[in-house]
Amino acid sequence: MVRMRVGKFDYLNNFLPYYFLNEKVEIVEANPREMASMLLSGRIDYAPVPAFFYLKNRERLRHYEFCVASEGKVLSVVVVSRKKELDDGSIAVTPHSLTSVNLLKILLAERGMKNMLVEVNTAKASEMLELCPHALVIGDEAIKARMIYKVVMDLGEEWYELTSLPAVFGISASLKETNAEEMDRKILMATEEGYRRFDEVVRAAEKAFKMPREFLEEYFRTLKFRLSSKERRGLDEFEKYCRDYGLLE
Ligand SMILES: C=C(O[C@@H]1C=C(C(=O)O)C=C[C@H]1O)C(=O)O
Repeated sequence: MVRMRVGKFDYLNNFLPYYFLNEKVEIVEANPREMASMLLSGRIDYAPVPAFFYLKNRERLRHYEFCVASEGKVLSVVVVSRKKELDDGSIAVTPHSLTSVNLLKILLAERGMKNMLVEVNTAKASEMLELCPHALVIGDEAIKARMIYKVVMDLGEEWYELTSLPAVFGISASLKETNAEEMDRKILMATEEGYRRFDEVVRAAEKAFKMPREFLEEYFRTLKFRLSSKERRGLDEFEKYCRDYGLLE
């Protein structure tokens, strides 16, 4: 049988769900934006991809239940700053993301803010903050940056304040013609195993990522990996806002 090619974000946020996945599959690591193009080109069969990318390419894709979401603060999708708060200065945006950039546009507009978003070709907070006073960062870079710079916006938290719903940043998907239900079920089962054997996973993550234990525990408890009815409503609401702001055209 041909082995399935499964994408995995090269971030801490995918560590727990894949830790106990002992399937014979080919794992391909990438950042969310790269993952999106690899899924469309057929380089991989199933992967978490940016929720915005799924919404934009709905007619070609099929989504599953494994996701990366948060209800309130997410900790790893943040605007960091050289300043004390988010003023009207420009915001450098990470090239690795599709969801958070569009979510940021919505959140700023809802606050009545008109900051210029600057697409830069580095995802490193220190370099981004040389170009603009504020920077939108995601994933492990965001986790590192939040320990050095001031966090002036957590996008999960801000979205929750606006809608009282979870923010879905990533969602698993395949091309329409592929059925990856079995794979999705296995990842969700591995995720459950990860929460049952939580200490083991945290200890392994401590070694692999050299991050403080307390943070790892908090982070893994913060993320939601299953698209339950609340997350579905969060995703639908995000789609509505994207349409209202003309982001999906
Ligand atoms: C929670 C995160 O969200 C990620 C952010 C994404 C985006 O902005 O496009 C896509 C997938 C998510 O896994 C993270 O970066 O840590």
